[in-house]
Amino acid sequence: MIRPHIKICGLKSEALIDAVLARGCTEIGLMHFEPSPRHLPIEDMIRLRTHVGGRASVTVVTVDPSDELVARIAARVRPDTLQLHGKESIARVAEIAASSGLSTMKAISVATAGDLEAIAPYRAVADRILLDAKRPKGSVLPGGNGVSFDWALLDALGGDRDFILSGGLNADNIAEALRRIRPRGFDLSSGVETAPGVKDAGLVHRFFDAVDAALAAEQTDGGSAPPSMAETGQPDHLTQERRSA
Ligand SMILES: O=C(O)c1ccccc1N[C@@H]1O[C@H](COP(=O)(O)O)[C@@H](O)[C@H]1O
Repeated sequence: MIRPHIKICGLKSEALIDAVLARGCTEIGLMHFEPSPRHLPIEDMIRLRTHVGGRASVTVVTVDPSDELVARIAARVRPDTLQLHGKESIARVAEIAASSGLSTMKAISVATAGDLEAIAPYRAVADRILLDAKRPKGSVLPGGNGVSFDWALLDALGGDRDFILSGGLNADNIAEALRRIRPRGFDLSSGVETAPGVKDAGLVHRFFDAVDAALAAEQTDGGSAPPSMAETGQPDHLTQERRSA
């Protein structure tokens, strides 16, 4: 059975990286944004990126990064993807992609159907689109808040599922997300934490148990598994081509 593409974000230790990879995580997210409880300095990201090696793709999450930071991450951490989770304009995403030579994933905050109109123009410049909930009032973080947006809004996209779904995913709602949305991939952080920034192996197992159960139920029901990247014509996590600068 084909498993969905799953990115776990905000991992800070070798042990937890090994735990999520053993359960089928296909993309590791390392956070570089100082206000975040998941923030990692460059040296730590280099160590963890080396630890992952070729076992999964590695994404560094940034918020409105400077040219200097983009260059430092590209040269020293050498991730597969740079996630842009701030207010980066379309032109800025194009500039970062060209200067870094990295694949880019642009996060779009969703609260209304109108927010989805940003998908098309950003697709022209970013390799992947990630849909996340808008930050709750009072939060200093543009992501990683453990809140979902109303998935019914996605009906406006018709059959378009070429995005990474994120925002408040956890063991209790992943089955519904698999069944109802079936996107190109999933991304979660808070859903496998006991407190902001504190990942928990038990919650990781609970999450992947829920994924496994949902996939098994689909097979029993005669349904089909969520599409793989190969089926959707999108690059696989291990074969993503780097954009040439
Ligand atoms: O996780 C963070 O601290 C963070 C900070 C700033 C920007 C993005 C951040 N995380 C991203 O948020 C989403 C969803 O997280 P959650 O599952 O709702 O906690 C995910 O894409 C993370 O990469």
